[in-house]
Amino acid sequence: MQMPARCSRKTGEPPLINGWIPYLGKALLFRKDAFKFLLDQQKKLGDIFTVHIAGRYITFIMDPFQYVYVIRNSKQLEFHEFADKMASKTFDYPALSNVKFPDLKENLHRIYQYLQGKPLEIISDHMMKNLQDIFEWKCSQATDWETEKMYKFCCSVMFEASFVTLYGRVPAADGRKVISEIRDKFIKFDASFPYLAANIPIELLGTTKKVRKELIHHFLLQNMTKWLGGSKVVQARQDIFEKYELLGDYDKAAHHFAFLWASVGNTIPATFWAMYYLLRHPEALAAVRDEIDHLLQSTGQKRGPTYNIHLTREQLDNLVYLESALNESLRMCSSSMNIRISQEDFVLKLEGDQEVSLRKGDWIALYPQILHMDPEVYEDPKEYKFDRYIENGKKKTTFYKAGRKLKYFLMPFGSGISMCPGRFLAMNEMKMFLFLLLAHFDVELGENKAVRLDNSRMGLGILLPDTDIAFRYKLRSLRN
Ligand code: HEM
Repeated sequence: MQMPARCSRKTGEPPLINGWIPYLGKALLFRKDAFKFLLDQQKKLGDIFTVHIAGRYITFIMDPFQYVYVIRNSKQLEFHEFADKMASKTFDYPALSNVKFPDLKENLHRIYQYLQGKPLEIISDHMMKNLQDIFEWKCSQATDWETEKMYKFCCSVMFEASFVTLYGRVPAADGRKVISEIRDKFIKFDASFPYLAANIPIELLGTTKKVRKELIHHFLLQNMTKWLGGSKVVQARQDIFEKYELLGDYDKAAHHFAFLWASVGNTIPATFWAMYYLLRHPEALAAVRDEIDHLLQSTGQKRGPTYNIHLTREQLDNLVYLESALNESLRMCSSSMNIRISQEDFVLKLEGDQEVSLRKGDWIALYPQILHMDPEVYEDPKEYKFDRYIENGKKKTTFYKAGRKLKYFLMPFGSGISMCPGRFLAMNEMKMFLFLLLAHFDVELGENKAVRLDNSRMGLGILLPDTDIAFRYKLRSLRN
């Protein structure tokens, strides 16, 4: 729903920033560098303001102490309607209308239980096994120094391992090739993702429409039934779709494709950044490798391509240096905007008797990247400090701003009702990837160039690197 232009403010409404171009408002400036744009507005107008962006009125809440009032108000501030609309258009399935598909949304949400608790342990074990298979193959190739591009490497390993874990192994003789073809199409589609999210018609995006159709076709039931050993979560989604007669075969396949995107679209770049920052910081690399070697030794496990490494949930959880290094890279590369939509005209009560008047259809946005880069919360926020999330050898979970303890200090996975259901699996997957990489290989950068964040998907999740970078790896001697 697009809002008519607003000529006047009502009492209690925050300051409004209107662009001089009708309809577009401040869209161009926001798209160019949302982070800088928001900081500039905050300096001028304070912690709450409304921006007219491409026909929408978005009220930004910049003060992290106010986040909780937005996050816990899931009754008047809705999320799913917006997300479903965007996802159905991007991934080409029919909107999740409750009239046409009663309870489909709720049913799909219920099965996120397969990404938590005991089922999480099972799926994480499968992921570890699949990662090891790929690393074993990499090991056989890397008896001497082997050079590869880092993003390409992370993408190929994480895509294949995630695909096999979630959807199963493609049993044909050329099974790996089939997965790498899907991956290559996925990369092409993903490059257009920010444009699709910005509502640019897919017809204007070159071959994207064709690539998306081909990708979706891979997930037709007749193909998926051939894949072996997939996950419970995907099987449960399949079972649910079968109950809806009005969902066509293509629609179901499109849903599976959307889930694939959710499961790797952020994980791949996040894995890249975690690896990149570790290799850029030898002291971080040494500390994390020490922790890994120590865990292997203390559990009597050998490293080397032919040994199976098993990590329990507790062991993964207790890798505090690895986790801190991972969190630190997530802090630096994540940029997801948390959006809610006002369901009615109402006054949102905030801390300290503050209130904001909102109109039905207004968007409310939290932009945690500002918090992640706030020098009052994180000293030298542009610097990578691998042990930022460690205190006295344990996980550090208390962060302060202006002397007050923050409830929210790291939000790469969103918040409240829109929080990522795959967050525990994602953390495990990235830890396991780094664990195996450092257990098996000596690794170093192969080029001396700075890789920066590509800002074109600001607000949409993990930012991609602006360029790829070479790195070298070689099988570690079993003695050191
Ligand atoms: C580093 C990795 C990941 C990051 C940073 C991430 C981040 C996010 C964020 C921020 C959202 C909310 C989007 C919004 O507010 O519009 C989200 C949603 C979602 N994520 Fe993740 N995610 C990651 C990995 C995963 C994995 C591994 C899975 C599944 C295996 C997954 C499944 C999903 C799904 C299904 C949703 C949509 C939830 C819904 O229906 O409301 N994610 N993710």
